Amino acid sequence: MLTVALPKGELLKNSIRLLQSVGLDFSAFLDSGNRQLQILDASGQAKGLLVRAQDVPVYVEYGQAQLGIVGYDVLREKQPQVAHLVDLQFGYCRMSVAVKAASPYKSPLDFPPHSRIASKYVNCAREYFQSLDLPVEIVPLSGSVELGPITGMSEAIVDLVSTGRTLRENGLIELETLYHSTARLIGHPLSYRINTGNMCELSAKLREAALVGV
Ligand SMILES: Nc1ncnc2c1ncn2[C@@H]1O[C@H](COP(=O)(O)OP(=O)(O)OP(=O)(O)O)[C@@H](O)[C@H]1O
Ligand SMILES: O=P(O)(O)OC[C@H]1O[C@H](OP(=O)(O)OP(=O)(O)O)[C@H](O)[C@@H]1O
Repeated sequence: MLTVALPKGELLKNSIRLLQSVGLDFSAFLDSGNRQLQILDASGQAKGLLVRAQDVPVYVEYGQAQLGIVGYDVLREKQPQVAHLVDLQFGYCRMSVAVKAASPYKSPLDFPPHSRIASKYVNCAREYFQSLDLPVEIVPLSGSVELGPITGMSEAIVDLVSTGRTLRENGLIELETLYHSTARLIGHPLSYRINTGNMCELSAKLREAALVGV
């Protein structure tokens, strides 16, 4: 049976809506009283796993799920060995460098060497500053990274921005965008080659549904 890893949080509703449009109903994951982490879809064709967004590629890489939905940002950060199948066209956000609005910096190139940069995305941050040939200290955090510059722990952050509200409400501004991100359908490469649970057809249907929009 086909297993799909679904991300808790920001991408869950649209992921469920998109899967529903191709006949897989995992809406029970949205029930407020639900604590089950593994369910069968309403038609009994497929199994859904409810996992943390960052863990979706882990289940797909190890083959416990043949398909998964995850942000491109997570794929950039973790570089898992999975097939990138479809850009699902939702979950738009961007990875940006931000500083306090009152800071003197107009560009990351203005940062003094060995500045501290707080981020949940340490690999993306490191790669970006290496591309500028600017030595910095990356400070790993797990969330609320905007507090880095506010408290004075770091000069800047590298973090996701969507509406920009979190930056605005914390007195920060974006200096530079590293890349844009959307939700992606990923697959276990070997399962895709042998078409486990008709995943190739499902992937094609999801590509069409994503173009129409959720
Ligand atoms: N504000 C946002 N607007 C739109 N998409 C977002 C936003 N924040 C994150 N995303 C996208 O949704 C994905 C999941 O984000 P979410 O905030 O639900 O989980 P997380 O913070 O990575 O995980 P966790 O809460 O388990 O640490 C991100 O990887 C990104 O692709
Ligand atoms: O531009 P906005 O629409 O305000 O969205 C951006 C915020 O959303 C994400 O945080 P999340 O809610 O995942 O919390 P976190 O700080 O725990 O990562 C991201 O890390 C920003 O803080």
